Amino acid sequence: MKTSIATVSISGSLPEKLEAIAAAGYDGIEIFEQDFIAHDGGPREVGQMIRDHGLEITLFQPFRDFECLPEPLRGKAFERARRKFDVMQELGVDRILVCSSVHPASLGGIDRAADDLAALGEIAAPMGIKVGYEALAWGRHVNDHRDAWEIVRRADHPNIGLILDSFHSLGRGIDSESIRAIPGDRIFFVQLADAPAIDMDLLYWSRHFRNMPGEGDLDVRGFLNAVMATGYSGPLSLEIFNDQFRGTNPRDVAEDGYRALVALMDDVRRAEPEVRADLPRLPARQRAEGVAFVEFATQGQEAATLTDFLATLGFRKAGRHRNRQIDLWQQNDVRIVVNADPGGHAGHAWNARGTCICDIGLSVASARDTVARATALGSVPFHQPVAPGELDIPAIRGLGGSVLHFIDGESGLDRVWETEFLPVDGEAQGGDAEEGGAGIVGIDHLAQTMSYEDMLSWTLFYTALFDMKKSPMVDVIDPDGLVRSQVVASPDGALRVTLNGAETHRTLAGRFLADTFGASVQHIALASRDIFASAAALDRLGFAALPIPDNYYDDLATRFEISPDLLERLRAANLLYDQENGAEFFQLYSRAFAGGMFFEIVQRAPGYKGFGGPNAPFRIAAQKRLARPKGMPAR
Ligand SMILES: O=C(O)c1ccc(O)c(O)c1
Ligand SMILES: [Mg+2]
Repeated sequence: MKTSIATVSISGSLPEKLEAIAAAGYDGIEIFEQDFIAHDGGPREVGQMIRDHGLEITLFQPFRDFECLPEPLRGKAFERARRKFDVMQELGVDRILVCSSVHPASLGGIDRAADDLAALGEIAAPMGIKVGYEALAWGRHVNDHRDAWEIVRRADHPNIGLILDSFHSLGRGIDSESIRAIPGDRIFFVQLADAPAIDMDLLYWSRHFRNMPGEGDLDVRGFLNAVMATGYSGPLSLEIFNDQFRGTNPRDVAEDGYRALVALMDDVRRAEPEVRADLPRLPARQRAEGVAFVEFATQGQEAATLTDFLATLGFRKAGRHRNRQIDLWQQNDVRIVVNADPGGHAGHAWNARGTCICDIGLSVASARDTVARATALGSVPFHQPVAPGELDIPAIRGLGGSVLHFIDGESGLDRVWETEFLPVDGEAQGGDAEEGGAGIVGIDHLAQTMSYEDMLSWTLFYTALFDMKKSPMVDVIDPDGLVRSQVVASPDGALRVTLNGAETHRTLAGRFLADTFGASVQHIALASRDIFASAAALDRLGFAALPIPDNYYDDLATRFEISPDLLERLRAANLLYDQENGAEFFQLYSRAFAGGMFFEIVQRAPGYKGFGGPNAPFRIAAQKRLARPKGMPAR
């Protein structure tokens, strides 16, 4: 099936839009009339420019306020249509969208609308033009695709068909199953859009808040399942009116849309295996099995300070890379790669941003399938030269210059540590508190910071590639502004990522973004099975916990049934505490290092699903009191 996007969905001049749409991989565009009118060049030239980008014009739109008008308005509407048809012929597009009328003079009446459309079909037919009728959710008389279909059915003209737009149907809560009764060849075009669940006026919601399928809360998948069941085989086109998208980089928005569209088509192929549609075949969403490693880019003195810091967390140097200046720091199965190699990706990352997390390794069932799916969704594979004896670990570029590597057991990639790293003599490798570690047994979650504008992109990135679900967005109160936070997690919790979107530079997250020049992991939450034992071990190791004020503990006693003994132990160790239905969660924070990164150590009871959100304002305030954005915490 052809992929398409309406020019209204992205920002820029028409040539900029075409460039971005073509680069993202779409087959065609819906040309929004305004984009054509605003361009300085005639219809023939515009048509040629579009085709020169390798794009087809799938639709010309919108044609408004056509049906059910009394004379003389009716005659004028037909005259307008004739002119548009002429323009369409010059552009080289054979399909036009007529949206249901909002004209105050519109008389309504299903048969009147059908007669008008049939008469329009007579004008369109000799020109080879097909007219599709769309019910706007706020149409004056027609605002439901079932009524639009009845009009098209009664018009009974081969050049008149139906246009479905997921926003108008789902936004009104119309059951998608009603689509299954419509003959596929009577559907002339299908537009797809999602939207966040916000209770507001339909027109305003549609014109400002639509987003890419999967980015919002509408059941676009259920809608498209029903469409595909009809036998429809025309283009699938994104029509996204969104204020934010109109103001950001057109390439990024076009790429997100392509990712969303391909993932959606894949979902439909899997959900409706009986439907023999021409849908792309790609490996299924991958099960993320956990974080295999986190890699820091660092150099010189910063590297030494970082590794000193890791030592206070109970990590030990466990290996040194055969060929490069890369060390492996380990505690039980938690691996932190400290990459001080001046060349390659890490070197570039360090040059651009200073000490930062430049790479994340994820454990997956099949690394090859993960890269194949990511590539089909528009991601770019990542390669670095591989020296003899090194493994070529499959990788992709994530968003914002990040890199993700994928490790699986299937192809022996999980042997990378023994293969590429030499053990470090004389260093203990134990991770238990008794053995000199701090009882860190895993990575509970990664917290990525980005600008608020990029949050939808990241959520989509994770949920389209992996079997991961997003949870509702929550507000985190920073003393100097708001940070929005959303979790994406695999169903079994093997991989959890919190995405924090900063709106100003004054928040802790915003300052990190500004200081490190872009989105990346700002903190790593390490898992302990016994946080009190870990806290004691960390203390012995010289770890400096983030001090939490007494007021916090006094308040805690009023919020939870908590024994005085436990309260005192929390206070003594600077632990934060939360509960969900009796399931407990403990948190211990490090101080910030290297431009605002930090570690968190948590103990999570199995029933606890959250991330200590209620504690975030106190943690942030404490961090800000100590803020030393450059350099390491005092020991
Ligand atoms: O908001 C509008 O006017 C509008 C126009 C054309 C469409 O296809 C649509 O879905 C909405
Ligand atoms: Mg539409």
